[in-house]
Amino acid sequence: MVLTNVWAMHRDPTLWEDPELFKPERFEKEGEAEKPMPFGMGRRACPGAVLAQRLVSLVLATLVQCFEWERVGEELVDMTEDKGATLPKLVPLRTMCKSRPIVGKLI
Ligand code: HEM
Repeated sequence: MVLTNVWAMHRDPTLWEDPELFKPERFEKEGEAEKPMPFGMGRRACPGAVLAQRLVSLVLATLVQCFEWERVGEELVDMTEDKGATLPKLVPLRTMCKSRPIVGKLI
């Protein structure tokens, strides 16, 4: 069995500028969006990748469209990672959300 260290590849400073920083705009550059491998590669790559990408976009867009989000305190969200295969946050995210008026028209 061959295991690749995708965690390290996604943080390789020879491949990424400021690899530790959250910079989603990096993927606006041509070719950058093809570099990450969240679903593996080859014959055993995730068969649910297309469904997952559609769902993640849909769920995230729905949460932004339907709710107003605020931090509980003044401090910025702590993005430090805990250990584990699914990259959990070390400090759980606590937020307040309020449904937007549009939600009343949908339900
Ligand atoms: C954001 C969501 C998801 C992520 C990040 C993800 C990621 C992965 C990764 C990294 C693998 C291992 C690939 C490898 O061995 O190289 C995998 C395998 C697999 N995934 Fe996903 N996956 C996601 C969602 C889904 C969904 C929605 C389904 C099904 C509807 C699914 C079904 C599977 C199956 C069946 C395998 C095993 C494939 C095999 O071993 O041949 N995954 N996934």
